[in-house]
Amino acid sequence: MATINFGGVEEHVVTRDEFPLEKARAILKEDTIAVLGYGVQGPGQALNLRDNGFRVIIGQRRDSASWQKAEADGWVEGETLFSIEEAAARGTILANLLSDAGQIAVWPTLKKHLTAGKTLYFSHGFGITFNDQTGIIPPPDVDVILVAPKGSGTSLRRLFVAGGGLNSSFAVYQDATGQAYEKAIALGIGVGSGYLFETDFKREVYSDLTGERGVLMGALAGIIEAQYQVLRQRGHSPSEAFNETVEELTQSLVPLVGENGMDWMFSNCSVTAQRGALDWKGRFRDATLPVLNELYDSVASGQEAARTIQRGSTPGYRRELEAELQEVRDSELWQTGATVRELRSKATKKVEEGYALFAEGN
Ligand SMILES: NC(=O)C1=CN([C@@H]2O[C@H](COP(=O)(O)OP(=O)(O)OC[C@H]3O[C@@H](n4cnc5c(N)ncnc54)[C@H](O)[C@@H]3O)[C@@H](O)[C@H]2O)C=CC1
Ligand SMILES: CC(=O)[C@](C)(O)C(=O)O
Ligand SMILES: [Mg+2]
Ligand SMILES: [Mg+2]
Repeated sequence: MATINFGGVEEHVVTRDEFPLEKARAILKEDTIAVLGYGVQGPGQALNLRDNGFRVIIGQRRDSASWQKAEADGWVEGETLFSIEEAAARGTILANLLSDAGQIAVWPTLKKHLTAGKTLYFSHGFGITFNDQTGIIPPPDVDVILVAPKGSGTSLRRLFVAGGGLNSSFAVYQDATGQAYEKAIALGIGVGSGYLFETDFKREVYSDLTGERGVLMGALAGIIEAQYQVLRQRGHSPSEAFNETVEELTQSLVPLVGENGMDWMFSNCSVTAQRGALDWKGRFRDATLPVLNELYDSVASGQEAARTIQRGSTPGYRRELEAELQEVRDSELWQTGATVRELRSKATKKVEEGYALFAEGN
């Protein structure tokens, strides 16, 4: 394992070079990986594992949209696609990729099939860290490990198909066989991770819940709404407010941050923009610090977990969630977004047509 210096702090990182796919396959050659749940992470991880040559089966509720999706992806009922219980019985590695609330309901069934020497795998520290609320307490004679891709299952699959990898964190909670560590890494490589960063279950779930509620999703959505509202109330048109809040962010500036850092994005903008952004960033940092600290406290106290479980276990919750998303989709802000995206794809087509004409020598 490589020790890499991150901004002055040393951390352990596993790379695909030092832990190649052949090694991962050799470690898991006797195993059947049962991917339980075929929502977002399930398909990404299961398809990558299958394409990487591992023995994979799916466990999913019948008569669900996810079951149909699994069939469409080439999993075959009775061969590689089973009920959750059947897959749990057949698998030696049980990859618990049900929703975090769903994991509670299914736990008694899973527990029955966690016989000595099997491996229980998660992609989130949630169930174990908050086990006072989830009741997920594994028997002592199984390995309990985690590989958490740091991004959507959709991106995990897309990057894999494109030949790349998404970074993941990994952790061992319980090592009953003495092989938990290398199994975790082998699975991390198998699901298509680029680099694997070592963590523990608690740090994974605390940082994950904070990140998604904060900058990655909650804060991003909130600050976008706020700026759009200000621009609209001050008389700007929807397209102008949207372009200056979202379109330029996603199409131009954030990709530059990803490529070479914040200072590089800044230095590719005007001096005027740089002056203003440097002057204002402290204000935004200070305004959001108390909210982010409140958020972290709410994660660490288990309050966020309680809400996730309480809402997630309510019958009809998916429909409520979809209604909330529909409200976002229907807002002027995101309706404007839909129109801007349509224009964008028309513009791309025009450019492509132009290239095609050019290539034909017309
Ligand atoms: N969505 C993502 O890309 C990421 C998810 N994770 C973690 O991976 C795990 C899986 O997350 P997602 O794929 O988003 O899950 P999801 O919310 O898409 O649900 C997965 C599956 O669980 C099944 N399910 C839910 N409740 C059930 C119940 N009571 N009985 C039987 N089946 C039930 C659903 O049919 C669905 O196929 C979670 O621990 C999540 O925190 C980690 C990284 C990213
Ligand atoms: C995609 C991801 O990593 C999240 C945002 O943490 C999640 O879906 O839970
Ligand atoms: Mg995450
Ligand atoms: Mg998450």
